[in-house]
Amino acid sequence: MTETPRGTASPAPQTTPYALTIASSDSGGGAGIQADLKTMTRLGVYGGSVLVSATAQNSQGVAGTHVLPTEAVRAQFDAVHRDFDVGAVKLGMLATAGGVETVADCLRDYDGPIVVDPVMVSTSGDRLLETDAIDAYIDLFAQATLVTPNADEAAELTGVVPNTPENVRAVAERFFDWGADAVLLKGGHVETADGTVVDWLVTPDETTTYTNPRIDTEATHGSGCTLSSAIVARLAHGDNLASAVQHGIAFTHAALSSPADVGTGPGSVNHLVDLGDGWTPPDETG
Ligand SMILES: Nc1ncnc2c1ncn2[C@@H]1O[C@H](COP(=O)(O)OP(=O)(O)O)[C@@H](O)[C@H]1O
Ligand SMILES: Cc1ncc(COP(=O)(O)O)c(N)n1
Repeated sequence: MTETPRGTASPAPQTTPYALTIASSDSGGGAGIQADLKTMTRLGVYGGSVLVSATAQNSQGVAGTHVLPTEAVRAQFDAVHRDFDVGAVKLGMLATAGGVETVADCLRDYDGPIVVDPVMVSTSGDRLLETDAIDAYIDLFAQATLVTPNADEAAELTGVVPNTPENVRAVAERFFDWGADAVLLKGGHVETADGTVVDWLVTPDETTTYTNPRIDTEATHGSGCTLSSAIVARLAHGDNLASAVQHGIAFTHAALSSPADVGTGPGSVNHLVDLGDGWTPPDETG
């Protein structure tokens, strides 16, 4: 069924910040579009979504992935783009080369910030991006304001595990060569001698290090989705990139510190975490 949704130019400028996630559904609710929308809501942003695929997933793993036709992805994007003033876009699990190429094409004329979370493998070890989609993904980085790989994704893309100041910049340079404006190399999977977890925001001009105590938890499902959508929420509020990343890490850290008690598997970050009155994120430490 094809439909043309109604939607004309707004009579007045939109005042509620609006962000869009283009990603896949995690039926269990810990990661994917569900984590993105919960995070955006929690951070005071009206979130829209373009669904690329639906995973049958719970706290123990991914049982299957059902990919939407590319026309369905394009129709969702067109419906949103025609009507809403989209302040920032997050890309999550795009599943296939066709999904990546369609999304890249949809965003060709979008001139707001685009944060790409290059989701490839779930915390549970299940493949979320077909291996023949890597080249299309690398082409997509040319449209990215920020790419947020974890250490495994960075290693799969560049052949190097980013874990020292020197190799972090070398890995980031590969992303700059591919056309990305900035890279956030996430350190959740990297052991450190002092028990901290370190994320690195690298731009062509500078490297900012964010160091936090490592939380002793297995319930990390959804942490990467939460971080990238929190960054996008803050960008939709008008933050600059460094401020958005600082807020995003602080919210993710809070959500990790009090995991959701749901499901029979290792568990997920908790988007319902009590942030306390007047919550403000801690200062960056690096
Ligand atoms: N055990 C932990 N303690 C504190 N922060 C963590 C922990 N695990 C992950 N993080 C944070 O969660 C975010 C996502 O990191 P990571 O787990 O590397 O990505 P992904 O979820 O994509 O695999 C980062 O900000 C990272 O520092
Ligand atoms: C639909 C979807 N998107 C993203 C992830 C990655 O999240 P995680 O690495 O925490 O499993 C996931 N498991 N499912």
